Amino acid sequence: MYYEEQWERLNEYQRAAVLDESPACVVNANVGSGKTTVLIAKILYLHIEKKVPVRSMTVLTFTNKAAGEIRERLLKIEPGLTDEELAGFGTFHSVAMNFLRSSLPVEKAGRTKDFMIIEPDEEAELALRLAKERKLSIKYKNRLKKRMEQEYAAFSQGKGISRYKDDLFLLFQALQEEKKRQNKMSFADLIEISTELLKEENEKPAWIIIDEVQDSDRKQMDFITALKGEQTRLFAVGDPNQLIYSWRGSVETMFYFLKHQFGAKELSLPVNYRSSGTILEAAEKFLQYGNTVAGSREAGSPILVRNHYDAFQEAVYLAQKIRQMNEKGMDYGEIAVFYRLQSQSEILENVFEKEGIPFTVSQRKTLRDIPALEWFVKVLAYACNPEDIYAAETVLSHPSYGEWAGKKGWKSFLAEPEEGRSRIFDRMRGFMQTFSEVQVQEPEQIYRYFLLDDYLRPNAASFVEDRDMVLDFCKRLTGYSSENHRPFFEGTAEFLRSSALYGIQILKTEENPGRDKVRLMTLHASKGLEFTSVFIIGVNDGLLPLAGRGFEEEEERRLFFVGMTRAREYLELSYYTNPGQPRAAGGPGRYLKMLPRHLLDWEEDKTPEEKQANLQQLRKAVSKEMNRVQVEKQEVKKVRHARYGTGVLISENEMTVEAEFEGYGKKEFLKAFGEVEILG
Ligand SMILES: Nc1ncnc2c1ncn2[C@@H]1O[C@H](COP(=O)(O)OP(=O)(O)OP(=O)(O)O)[C@@H](O)[C@H]1O
Repeated sequence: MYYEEQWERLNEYQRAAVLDESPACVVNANVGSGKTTVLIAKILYLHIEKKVPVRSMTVLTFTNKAAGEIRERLLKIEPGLTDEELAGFGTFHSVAMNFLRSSLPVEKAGRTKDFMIIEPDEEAELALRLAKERKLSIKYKNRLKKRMEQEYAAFSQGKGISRYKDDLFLLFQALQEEKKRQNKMSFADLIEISTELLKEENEKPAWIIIDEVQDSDRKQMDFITALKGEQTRLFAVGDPNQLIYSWRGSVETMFYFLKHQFGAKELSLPVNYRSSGTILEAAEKFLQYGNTVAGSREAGSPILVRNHYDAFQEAVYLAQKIRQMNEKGMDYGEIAVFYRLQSQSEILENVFEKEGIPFTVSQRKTLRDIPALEWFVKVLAYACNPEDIYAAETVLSHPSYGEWAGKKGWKSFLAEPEEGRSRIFDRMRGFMQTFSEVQVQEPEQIYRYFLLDDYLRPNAASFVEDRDMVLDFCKRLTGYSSENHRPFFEGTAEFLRSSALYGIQILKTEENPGRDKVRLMTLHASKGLEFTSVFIIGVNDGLLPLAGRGFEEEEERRLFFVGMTRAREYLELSYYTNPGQPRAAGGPGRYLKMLPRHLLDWEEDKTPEEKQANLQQLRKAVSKEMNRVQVEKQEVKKVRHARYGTGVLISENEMTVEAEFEGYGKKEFLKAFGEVEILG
């Protein structure tokens, strides 16, 4: 048994946490001290030893991946466990959704059990349409999504008027009615509605177990409060030093809250088992709670700090170095490169590909990045839910794929649809009847059913790519339905619901991560992982830590801490002379200067002449490469802004978009405000 095998290995603190049965307990754990190890051992201990049924445990994790791992371990021991028994295992959102779909009386919230999820962008779009239709006066429409996020709390607490004294609160009301009418819930609704309904529920779980509790927010704590019965035991683990999502609204005082609200006992996991003594000693400089992390390992090798002229030179160096490491016996999968911004991966990808270094990029591409797929998902959304009239509008009026693109008439058509006027509309209408009883084996059947060869612009240059994307998506749908033994109609509706929640992983590289491939990822994505060797690149002021509106120094430091502590044996940090990023300064960043010198092997420019000679050649290669990338970018990407009109995308990263508009010049926008739309 897993926990029995592990038991011998656990230290006294870990054992105490596994065995603890106090009504509420919060484990304040150091990085790499075995949180995941303890959590899994505890769940198995409770189930096997204490005979706690799986269905009466609610296990809340921060990512679906973590929940997946726990489920997998349980299924190994008990392959017969059903999805229903495991409904309480997952992220807050997915568990709330499972409860709403299975046991909670959603009718009280004006929905039926087969409600759909509305994503934040889609919700903001719907709000804009409603504001227009109902002639509501809304200020700062171009950042409506942000305003809705900021002011919703005041509205739901019953405040009378919005911050800018406009009709925003009327819009909230209209939006709620419309979501009810369309049988949809937003992510926030999932938590809020289930919290309300859980208060009335008599059946309470025996245990609530929460992972990464430092990243939970207040609403999630309300959910826990509603879920917990008098007899329910609560067990939470977290590390305040790894709080990296406070911009999503995590409350720094989560530990205090748990102790105060539930009288939680506090335990600790002090010993780090992951990293070498040197890495831990360096990481300690970035601790914000406590002063030290006790280690269990030897000092190991020093941390290498390396200067590179720029990102291109570094990519060439990394390809060579990583190849050498591999030749000496290290699997590529044991090596990771972390960066602050997604855009930094591009040059690495280019060079690694040329140099034949196998790699995988952890990147979330959303449907919005692939217009053909985004449109097709709307086709399916309306086919599965005829109340979703806005999906039908998009299908018909989409500028690239809609048969009414740029023409009038679709509104009156939708008000009184006539059969025979729109072939795709008829197919969407007939979808339920055609597929409600049958399973579909061939993805092409779905492709043909919706006549997609006609609709995906067969003469466009992107046709083959669009067709392959859509066919691939159809394949996932047919696969999903048959794996879950559902008729195709039901399976598709369910797939759309869950993919709204989990995001559709579009990149094929995601399917097989890490199997002997170097992992390239942002520091945010590195959380919870560990590697033998880690490279953190671009430790330049302005890049790491990132400068700009909305970035908190403390959070940046915690992020750097998370990155460093992923490494077991080897850590290398780099900075650029020429970072080539807006607002980033050349030369070593202040985070490097905070590290104790005796732990570092600092490689300054030791061979200037030789380097200068190399640099000439490299310079040429760099500018050629950069120009190519720049040209490609400009060719493919345009942006739209409500005031400045259509412009050209100059650069884009996780947080900001820079674009140039005729007559207005260069402008920079924070993505969070949703002011600019990037067109395909
Ligand atoms: N008692 C132990 N003895 C030896 N190794 C251990 C022990 N407990 C945990 N480990 C190992 O230490 C590493 C870190 O453990 P784990 O991933 O569970 O930590 P964590 O606290 O979840 O990490 P993080 O803070 O990064 O999320 C893993 O490689 C794990 O196998």
